[in-house]
Amino acid sequence: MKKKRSDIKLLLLGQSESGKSTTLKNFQLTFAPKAWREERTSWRAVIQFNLVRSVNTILDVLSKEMLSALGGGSTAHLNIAQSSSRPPSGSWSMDALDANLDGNFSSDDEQEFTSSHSLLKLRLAPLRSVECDLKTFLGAGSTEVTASTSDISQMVATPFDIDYRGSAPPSASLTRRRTNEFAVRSHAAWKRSLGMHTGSSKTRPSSPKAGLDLDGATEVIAGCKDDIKMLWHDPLIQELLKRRGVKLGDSAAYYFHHVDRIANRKYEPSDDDVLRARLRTLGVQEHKLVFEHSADAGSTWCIYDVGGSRTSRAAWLPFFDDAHAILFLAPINCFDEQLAEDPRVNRLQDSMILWKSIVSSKLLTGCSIVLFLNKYDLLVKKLQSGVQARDFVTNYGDRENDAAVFAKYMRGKFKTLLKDLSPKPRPFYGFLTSVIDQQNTGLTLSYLRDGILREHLKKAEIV
Ligand SMILES: Nc1nc2c(ncn2[C@@H]2O[C@H](COP(=O)(O)OP(=O)(O)OP(=O)(O)O)[C@@H](O)[C@H]2O)c(=O)[nH]1
Ligand SMILES: [Mg+2]
Repeated sequence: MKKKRSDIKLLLLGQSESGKSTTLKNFQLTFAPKAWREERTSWRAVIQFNLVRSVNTILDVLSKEMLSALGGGSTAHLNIAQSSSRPPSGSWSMDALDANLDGNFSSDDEQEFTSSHSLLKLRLAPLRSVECDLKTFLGAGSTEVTASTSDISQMVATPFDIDYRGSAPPSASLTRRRTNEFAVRSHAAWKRSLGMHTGSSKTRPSSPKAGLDLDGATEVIAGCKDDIKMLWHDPLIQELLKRRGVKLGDSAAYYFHHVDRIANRKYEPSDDDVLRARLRTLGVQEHKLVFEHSADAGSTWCIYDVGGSRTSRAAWLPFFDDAHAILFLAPINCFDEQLAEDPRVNRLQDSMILWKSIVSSKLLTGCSIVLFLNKYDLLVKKLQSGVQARDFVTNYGDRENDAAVFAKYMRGKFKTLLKDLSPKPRPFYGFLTSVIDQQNTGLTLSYLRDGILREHLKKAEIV
């Protein structure tokens, strides 16, 4: 039994920003708290990067707005939409705004920005080079995928597709994807350069980035603390962000709220800070989770965390053969958003396409599948802000615009797909989650671990 318990292979699947890496962090926090504590400090640079990047995104929007108010911008520069509609997608809105929206400012859009805003911009200017330095330090995972940077020949809607709308030569693109994306760890390099262990058995040697002064970055950020607060709390700026439909990362508001603690020379990340940190996963990353609690002490699970964008999905396939369980994350709040890598595709619809392909796969017949309808906290906020689900989900009809009702409706949809499409009957395990909530997620994961173990032992005819 002990041997069987140590054999579990779990895949975390779902689109980009669905919360896979955050769920992995919860596994570590819940079952390997000692190792988690040892790693926590290494997330500081990521958190600082997330904060600084949000500040710079706001400064970009402000600059464009001020330039327009002066009448000094060309059409080419001022391609921000006039409407208050959301940008097509992606957490980092300037990319989306630049890439996807056009239109000029009208005089109605002009704001009463004053010299104090110009001064604020000047005082925060050093954060530009801090962002560049942190980006260099953290590597490619710090760059979000956008439609303009995505290579269409690498895109697939599901791991079983061989090309994207007929545009790629299948065999060549598949080979390339496998060689580029197989088991690469996005943050191994920066963790190692900070002397942290990575918990992975498939890391590549790499040299720490020379010449990067992380203490210098911390110093600059600490010096900008009051100005960051001023920027975030300025009502004109808040109104501008809303009017332009600027979407910062899911954790931006949280980090701004805690800026006194974060923009500090002695900053040490808390568990919640780390759960909120965003660093895109590249390829497929293998993590060995060694359980520390007495009942399971020493047993090991292999957890595979994958990059979720359509450019990464073909790399999942080689890991399906011997997987025991799949934890599929579908963010439930994104019914009105589009994929960053392909703004033609609705994010909720994309999750359903992926889900269908996973539950109907013959290759995965023997695999337990668990669904997390995630980001429930953000769904609550979105519906409370007045966004109408029925405007985006055509069959939602006259149901109440309420998070619990919407979640129940979506849960039913996913369940029906599993029941209808599974090659053999299999039970449906669906949970409503907000994986930034460590306490509740810990309870769910404990329940899940017991269930997966039981299924595994049953299949091995031990129970
Ligand atoms: N508020 C809230 N934020 C969440 C939740 N789940 C994840 N996030 C945040 O969403 C962001 C993206 O989460 P990740 O875990 O990096 O997403 P991922 O699925 O690993 O994305 P890729 O690596 O690009 O495939 C992070 O900043 C998380 O903190 C949630 O339930 N609620
Ligand atoms: Mg990830």
